[in-house]
Amino acid sequence: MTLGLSLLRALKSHGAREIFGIPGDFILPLFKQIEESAILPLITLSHEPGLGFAADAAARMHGGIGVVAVTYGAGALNTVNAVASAYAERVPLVVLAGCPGEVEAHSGLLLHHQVRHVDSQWRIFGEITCDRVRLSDPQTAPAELARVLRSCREYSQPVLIEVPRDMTLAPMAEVPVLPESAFSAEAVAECADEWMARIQGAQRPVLVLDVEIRRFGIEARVAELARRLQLPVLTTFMGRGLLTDAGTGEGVQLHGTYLGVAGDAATTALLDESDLPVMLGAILSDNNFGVSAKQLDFRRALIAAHREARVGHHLYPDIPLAALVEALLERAPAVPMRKAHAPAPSPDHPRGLVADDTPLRAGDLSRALNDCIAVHGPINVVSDIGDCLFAALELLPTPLVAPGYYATMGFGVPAGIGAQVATGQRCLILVGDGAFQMTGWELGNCPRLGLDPIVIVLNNQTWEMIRAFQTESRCAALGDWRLADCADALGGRGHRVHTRRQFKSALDAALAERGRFQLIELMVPPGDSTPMLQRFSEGIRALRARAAG
Ligand SMILES: Cc1ncc(Cc2csc(CCOP(=O)(O)OP(=O)(O)O)c2C)c(N)n1
Repeated sequence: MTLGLSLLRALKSHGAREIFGIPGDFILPLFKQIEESAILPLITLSHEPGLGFAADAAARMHGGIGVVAVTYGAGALNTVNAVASAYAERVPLVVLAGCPGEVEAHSGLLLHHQVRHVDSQWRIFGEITCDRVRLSDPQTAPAELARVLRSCREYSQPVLIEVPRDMTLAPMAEVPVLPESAFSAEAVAECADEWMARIQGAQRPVLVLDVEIRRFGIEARVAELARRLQLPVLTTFMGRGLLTDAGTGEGVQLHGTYLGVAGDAATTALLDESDLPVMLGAILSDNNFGVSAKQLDFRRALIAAHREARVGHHLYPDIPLAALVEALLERAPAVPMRKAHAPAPSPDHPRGLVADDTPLRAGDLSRALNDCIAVHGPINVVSDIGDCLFAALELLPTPLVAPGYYATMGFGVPAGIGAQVATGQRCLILVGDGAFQMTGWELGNCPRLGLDPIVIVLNNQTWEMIRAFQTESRCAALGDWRLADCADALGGRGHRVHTRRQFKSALDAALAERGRFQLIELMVPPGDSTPMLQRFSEGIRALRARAAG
């Protein structure tokens, strides 16, 4: 078997379902094997950042690993921001990057696409991957590949696989799937004993859930633990939508998303007033916890994430999250440990858009979509950064994919393409006009790929998030790009709407038509923003003013 075929078989056996790619001469031999073998479907897009976002969303949606295939230098370095986002947001992503062969790498010539050094690509990716390998020796490559692909799964973060173009056809053995990395069951047991003792002794414990419980496929087991411990449950900003898949959250005291000063007061108090936050899979980021009026003291919390667990100042290294959850379940009482907490308040999900001739406001977006979800049921939502993400936080329970922590623009449209490729289900993409200008043009690939997402562009003609935090900035003004007019040229259908009636009618028409993407351009006045963003920005400004004394 060739190295290329063995690599493709290994990707599939480790959970890859597809490859998003743009070729170049350094990786053309591998593209030939991808296309001829059909081991994994190849989806090409128009710009490498879009490949990364599409593969990221595909991994989040199907629970396997995402794969991008790009050429050396110009191609691979174009994915850096998307790979960094996947690293920060704990997404298992494989970057297959071409690189020079042995002879040309030592030719003494500066190679096209080369940067400072022929190894610059390798060095740059060292900062945004948890492991990497260059397949320059077919004898050692199978074991190295097995190690790197296991790292990708176990750390749920990106890895780099460099494929020298003179190696693709070299004979190479099959790549084994290694057993899970060894860890100390004794350390897990000791940690679980200490956690349970703290939980049983606490007055106001609260369970805080974040993305890693989805990345490691343990939402159902965590829900069981929440039921058995009868703890109130919060999700973080990034963890929005956890435990909302059908039936998972049954009997769980799910109190919504922690948004600090921008959130529901009772929900915020559950964490701010807790004497024991129990944080599973939590990324301690500012977006998740920076909006707290109380300086959260994480030393009084129990925190398990990124294969380690903390109890106060104790750190247990190499503790897989799934193993800790199982150990806690073994120690949790078979019946609920505590009396059921006060019923969860129904978090604020605005509904009941009156379809009249009132001019549209940003706050109408979540209202209209909740009316939709209430009638048609949950739909996969993919959101970009911007006010659209704050609208997404007000939606009724529905699957949501967004870069809530790394917070890069440009994610929405390509990620929505990746989500529909991964699931076969139409998705709803929420994006601002600024972020659409970056990667929205990937929609032009939808007719060729047979995809038909519904894209809602919140067109406030500004970088509103920038203006909300620095109102005097005039650079935030973008002008009106009339994006709906571009939709037809790209093979979709455009709707430019100014009133609630027009929005409702466009949404109904978009839902009714399959087979081509729909682009609904919501025209809202510059300076308008959702109530959630207003609360968030006011809260941040107040906290900064307080910190400045
Ligand atoms: C790749 C990248 N470059 C800049 C920025 C910084 C930023 C965060 S939010 C924002 C404005 C977004 O404008 P848009 O029109 O899309 O949405 P809205 O705010 O609702 O009007 C910027 C420039 C980020 N996060 N990522």
